[in-house]
Amino acid sequence: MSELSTQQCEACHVDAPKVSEEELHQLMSQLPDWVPEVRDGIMMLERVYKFKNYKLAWAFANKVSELAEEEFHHPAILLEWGKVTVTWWTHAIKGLHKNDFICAAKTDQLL
Ligand SMILES: C[C@H](O)[C@H](O)[C@H]1CNC2=NC(N)=NC(=O)C2=N1
Repeated sequence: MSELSTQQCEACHVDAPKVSEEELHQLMSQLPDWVPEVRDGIMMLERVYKFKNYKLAWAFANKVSELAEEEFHHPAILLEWGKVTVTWWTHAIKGLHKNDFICAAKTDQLL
């Protein structure tokens, strides 16, 4: 299977399939710096990126926003001094879709 970061997101709809338990483990193995989190019953992918100051964190957050628009798939982004927390999940299915893993891999490429 090709690298996650080279794949394209597909249009997401309400009956798109969530990743299975087996797919989750296989995909997580390709994203060692990301962790699955469950919030309000919704499984998400999350990573905290550290930076030397606010300006560098802000610039990275902007790049993530641009990626989101390119893929038309949007994460939660928490911008703090020296830190950016990026959380991916698929709103339409209230869970994780393959798109979220592709976007997480693409997020790592922005560093
Ligand atoms: C209206 C709906 O939000 C849009 O179709 C897109 C935009 N970006 C999105 N981003 C994410 N993470 N999940 C979605 O389901 C999603 N849907």
